[in-house]
Amino acid sequence: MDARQMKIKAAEAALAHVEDGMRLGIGTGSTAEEFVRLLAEKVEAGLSVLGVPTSERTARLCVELGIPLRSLDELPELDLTIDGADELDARLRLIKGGGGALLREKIVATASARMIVIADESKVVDTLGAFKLPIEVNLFGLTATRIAIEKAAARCGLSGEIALRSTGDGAYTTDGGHLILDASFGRIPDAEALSDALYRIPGVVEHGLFIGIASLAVIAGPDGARVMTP
Ligand SMILES: O=C[C@H](O)[C@H](O)[C@H](O)COP(=O)(O)O
Repeated sequence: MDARQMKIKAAEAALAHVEDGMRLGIGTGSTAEEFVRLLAEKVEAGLSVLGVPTSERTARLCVELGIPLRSLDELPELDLTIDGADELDARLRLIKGGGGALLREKIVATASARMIVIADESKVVDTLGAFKLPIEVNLFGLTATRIAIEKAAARCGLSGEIALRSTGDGAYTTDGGHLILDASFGRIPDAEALSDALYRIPGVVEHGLFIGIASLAVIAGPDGARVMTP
Protein backbone atom coordinates (compact mmCIF):
# COMPACT_ATOMS: atom_id res chain seq x y z
CA MET A 1 0.00 0.00 0.00
CA ASP A 2 1.52 3.35 -1.00
CA ALA A 3 1.18 6.63 0.93
CA ARG A 4 -1.90 7.76 -1.01
CA GLN A 5 -3.66 4.42 -0.50
CA MET A 6 -3.04 4.70 3.25
CA LYS A 7 -4.59 8.17 3.31
CA ILE A 8 -7.62 6.80 1.44
CA LYS A 9 -7.84 3.89 3.90
CA ALA A 10 -7.90 6.29 6.87
CA ALA A 11 -10.45 8.53 5.15
CA GLU A 12 -12.70 5.56 4.38
CA ALA A 13 -12.66 4.44 8.01
CA ALA A 14 -13.51 7.96 9.18
CA LEU A 15 -16.37 8.20 6.71
CA ALA A 16 -18.11 5.40 8.64
CA HIS A 17 -18.60 7.96 11.47
CA VAL A 18 -20.51 10.36 9.22
CA GLU A 19 -24.28 10.15 9.58
CA ASP A 20 -27.14 11.60 7.60
CA GLY A 21 -28.00 15.15 8.66
CA MET A 22 -24.61 15.88 10.24
CA ARG A 23 -23.00 19.31 10.37
CA LEU A 24 -19.41 18.51 9.40
CA GLY A 25 -16.15 20.39 9.79
CA ILE A 26 -14.01 19.53 6.79
CA GLY A 27 -10.23 19.63 7.18
CA THR A 28 -7.37 20.72 4.95
CA GLY A 29 -4.44 18.88 3.39
CA SER A 30 -3.82 15.86 1.21
CA THR A 31 -5.42 13.36 3.64
CA ALA A 32 -8.48 15.54 4.22
CA GLU A 33 -8.82 15.88 0.46
CA GLU A 34 -9.11 12.10 0.11
CA PHE A 35 -11.90 12.30 2.68
CA VAL A 36 -13.61 15.06 0.66
CA ARG A 37 -13.52 12.91 -2.47
CA LEU A 38 -15.11 9.94 -0.67
CA LEU A 39 -17.67 12.17 1.03
CA ALA A 40 -18.64 13.66 -2.33
CA GLU A 41 -19.44 10.17 -3.63
CA LYS A 42 -21.74 9.60 -0.64
CA VAL A 43 -23.41 12.98 -1.16
CA GLU A 44 -23.97 12.16 -4.79
CA ALA A 45 -25.56 8.89 -3.68
CA GLY A 46 -27.99 10.76 -1.40
CA LEU A 47 -26.22 11.43 1.93
CA SER A 48 -27.36 14.76 3.37
CA VAL A 49 -24.66 16.73 5.20
CA LEU A 50 -23.68 20.37 5.53
CA GLY A 51 -19.96 21.10 5.54
CA VAL A 52 -17.94 23.91 7.05
CA PRO A 53 -14.54 24.05 5.30
CA THR A 54 -11.34 24.85 7.19
CA SER A 55 -9.66 26.64 4.28
CA GLU A 56 -10.35 28.32 0.95
CA ARG A 57 -8.56 25.39 -0.70
CA THR A 58 -10.93 22.85 0.88
CA ALA A 59 -13.92 25.06 0.09
CA ARG A 60 -12.96 25.10 -3.60
CA LEU A 61 -12.66 21.30 -3.73
CA CYS A 62 -16.01 20.82 -1.95
CA VAL A 63 -17.76 23.21 -4.35
CA GLU A 64 -16.18 21.47 -7.32
CA LEU A 65 -17.39 18.06 -6.05
CA GLY A 66 -20.88 19.18 -5.03
CA ILE A 67 -20.64 19.06 -1.22
CA PRO A 68 -23.03 21.67 0.24
CA LEU A 69 -21.20 24.23 2.38
CA ARG A 70 -22.11 26.75 5.04
CA SER A 71 -20.00 29.29 6.91
CA LEU A 72 -19.18 28.68 10.57
CA ASP A 73 -21.35 31.68 11.41
CA GLU A 74 -24.30 29.96 9.77
CA LEU A 75 -23.50 26.68 11.57
CA PRO A 76 -21.61 27.63 14.74
CA GLU A 77 -22.03 24.24 16.39
CA LEU A 78 -20.87 21.20 14.49
CA ASP A 79 -21.33 17.47 15.09
CA LEU A 80 -17.99 16.25 13.80
CA THR A 81 -14.78 17.53 12.22
CA ILE A 82 -12.55 15.22 10.19
CA ASP A 83 -9.04 16.50 9.48
CA GLY A 84 -5.46 15.38 8.95
CA ALA A 85 -2.42 16.12 11.10
CA ASP A 86 1.30 16.61 10.66
CA GLU A 87 2.10 14.69 13.85
CA LEU A 88 0.19 13.03 16.66
CA ASP A 89 1.21 11.32 19.88
CA ALA A 90 -0.44 8.57 21.93
CA ARG A 91 -2.55 11.15 23.84
CA LEU A 92 -3.84 12.56 20.53
CA ARG A 93 -1.97 15.80 20.94
CA LEU A 94 -1.32 17.08 17.43
CA ILE A 95 0.89 19.35 15.41
CA LYS A 96 -1.08 20.87 12.56
CA GLY A 97 -0.58 23.71 10.11
CA GLY A 98 1.85 22.27 7.59
CA GLY A 99 -0.62 23.46 4.97
CA GLY A 100 -1.12 26.80 6.71
CA ALA A 101 -4.74 26.22 7.77
CA LEU A 102 -4.19 25.87 11.54
CA LEU A 103 -6.25 28.86 12.67
CA ARG A 104 -9.46 27.94 10.86
CA GLU A 105 -8.82 24.27 11.60
CA LYS A 106 -8.59 24.93 15.32
CA ILE A 107 -11.66 27.20 15.35
CA VAL A 108 -13.73 24.64 13.42
CA ALA A 109 -12.52 21.61 15.43
CA THR A 110 -13.20 23.42 18.70
CA ALA A 111 -16.73 24.25 17.53
CA SER A 112 -17.34 20.54 16.93
CA ALA A 113 -18.63 17.97 19.39
CA ARG A 114 -15.99 15.54 18.11
CA MET A 115 -12.82 15.68 16.01
CA ILE A 116 -11.50 12.64 14.19
CA VAL A 117 -7.92 12.75 12.91
CA ILE A 118 -7.06 10.82 9.77
CA ALA A 119 -3.42 10.00 9.10
CA ASP A 120 -0.97 7.34 8.07
CA GLU A 121 1.41 5.61 10.49
CA SER A 122 4.28 7.96 9.60
CA LYS A 123 2.51 10.77 11.50
CA VAL A 124 2.46 8.92 14.85
CA VAL A 125 5.36 9.93 17.14
CA ASP A 126 6.44 9.27 20.73
CA THR A 127 7.04 12.96 21.38
CA LEU A 128 5.81 15.86 19.24
CA GLY A 129 8.36 18.12 17.59
CA ALA A 130 10.15 16.42 14.71
CA PHE A 131 7.77 18.40 12.49
CA LYS A 132 8.42 22.17 12.62
CA LEU A 133 5.79 23.85 14.76
CA PRO A 134 3.75 26.35 12.69
CA ILE A 135 2.96 29.56 14.57
CA GLU A 136 0.54 32.01 12.92
CA VAL A 137 1.51 35.60 13.67
CA ASN A 138 0.36 39.12 12.92
CA LEU A 139 2.44 41.03 10.37
CA PHE A 140 2.72 43.99 12.74
CA GLY A 141 5.74 43.62 14.98
CA LEU A 142 6.97 40.44 13.33
CA THR A 143 10.52 40.71 14.72
CA ALA A 144 9.32 41.55 18.22
CA THR A 145 6.96 38.57 18.09
CA ARG A 146 9.72 36.28 16.88
CA ILE A 147 11.97 37.40 19.78
CA ALA A 148 9.11 36.87 22.24
CA ILE A 149 8.60 33.35 20.87
CA GLU A 150 12.32 32.60 21.29
CA LYS A 151 12.18 33.76 24.91
CA ALA A 152 8.99 31.82 25.64
CA ALA A 153 10.50 28.69 24.12
CA ALA A 154 13.69 29.16 26.16
CA ARG A 155 11.61 29.28 29.35
CA CYS A 156 10.25 25.86 28.28
CA GLY A 157 13.80 24.60 27.71
CA LEU A 158 13.48 24.79 23.92
CA SER A 159 15.49 26.52 21.21
CA GLY A 160 15.95 26.35 17.46
CA GLU A 161 15.50 28.21 14.22
CA ILE A 162 12.26 30.15 13.77
CA ALA A 163 11.80 30.73 10.04
CA LEU A 164 9.27 32.87 8.21
CA ARG A 165 7.33 30.60 5.85
CA SER A 166 7.89 31.61 2.26
CA THR A 167 6.21 30.79 -1.04
CA GLY A 168 9.43 31.32 -2.97
CA ASP A 169 8.09 34.64 -4.27
CA GLY A 170 7.54 36.20 -0.87
CA ALA A 171 6.09 35.51 2.55
CA TYR A 172 3.34 32.89 2.75
CA THR A 173 0.03 34.48 3.81
CA THR A 174 -2.74 32.50 5.50
CA ASP A 175 -6.45 32.63 4.60
CA GLY A 176 -6.76 35.07 7.50
CA GLY A 177 -4.05 37.38 6.09
CA HIS A 178 -1.40 36.47 8.67
CA LEU A 179 2.14 35.10 8.42
CA ILE A 180 3.54 31.78 9.61
CA LEU A 181 6.73 31.20 11.57
CA ASP A 182 7.92 27.58 11.46
CA ALA A 183 9.77 26.75 14.68
CA SER A 184 12.36 23.96 14.70
CA PHE A 185 12.36 23.32 18.43
CA GLY A 186 12.89 19.56 18.16
CA ARG A 187 11.24 17.29 20.74
CA ILE A 188 8.64 19.14 22.83
CA PRO A 189 8.42 17.26 26.15
CA ASP A 190 5.82 19.62 27.65
CA ALA A 191 3.46 20.65 24.85
CA GLU A 192 0.95 22.17 27.30
CA ALA A 193 3.57 24.52 28.78
CA LEU A 194 4.72 25.66 25.32
CA SER A 195 1.12 26.15 24.19
CA ASP A 196 0.31 28.31 27.22
CA ALA A 197 3.51 30.34 26.79
CA LEU A 198 2.78 31.01 23.11
CA TYR A 199 -0.80 32.10 23.85
CA ARG A 200 0.58 34.82 26.16
CA ILE A 201 2.37 36.57 23.25
CA PRO A 202 0.11 39.25 21.74
CA GLY A 203 1.46 38.90 18.18
CA VAL A 204 0.77 35.16 18.12
CA VAL A 205 -2.59 34.63 16.47
CA GLU A 206 -2.57 30.83 16.89
CA HIS A 207 -0.16 27.92 17.01
CA GLY A 208 -0.23 24.41 15.60
CA LEU A 209 -0.35 22.47 18.89
CA PHE A 210 -3.83 20.95 19.17
CA ILE A 211 -4.20 19.72 22.73
CA GLY A 212 -7.34 18.10 24.13
CA ILE A 213 -9.23 18.64 20.87
CA ALA A 214 -9.09 15.31 18.97
CA SER A 215 -11.36 12.58 20.29
CA LEU A 216 -10.31 9.76 17.98
CA ALA A 217 -7.69 9.05 15.33
CA VAL A 218 -7.87 6.61 12.45
CA ILE A 219 -4.34 5.57 11.56
CA ALA A 220 -3.70 3.68 8.35
CA GLY A 221 -0.72 1.41 7.89
CA PRO A 222 0.25 -1.20 5.31
CA ASP A 223 -2.02 -3.76 7.02
CA GLY A 224 -5.12 -1.59 7.32
CA ALA A 225 -6.52 1.05 9.68
CA ARG A 226 -6.44 1.13 13.48
CA VAL A 227 -8.14 3.47 15.91
CA MET A 228 -6.44 5.52 18.64
CA THR A 229 -8.20 7.29 21.51
CA PRO A 230 -6.63 9.69 24.02
O1 LIG B 1 -2.62 23.21 7.55
C1 LIG B 1 -2.77 22.05 7.19
C2 LIG B 1 -3.30 20.98 8.02
O2 LIG B 1 -3.04 21.10 9.39
C3 LIG B 1 -3.14 19.56 7.50
O3 LIG B 1 -4.19 18.82 8.05
C4 LIG B 1 -1.83 18.92 7.87
O4 LIG B 1 -0.76 19.71 7.36
C5 LIG B 1 -1.72 17.49 7.31
O5 LIG B 1 -1.71 17.53 5.92
P1 LIG B 1 -1.48 16.22 5.06
O6 LIG B 1 -2.67 15.36 5.22
O7 LIG B 1 -1.33 16.74 3.64
O8 LIG B 1 -0.22 15.57 5.53
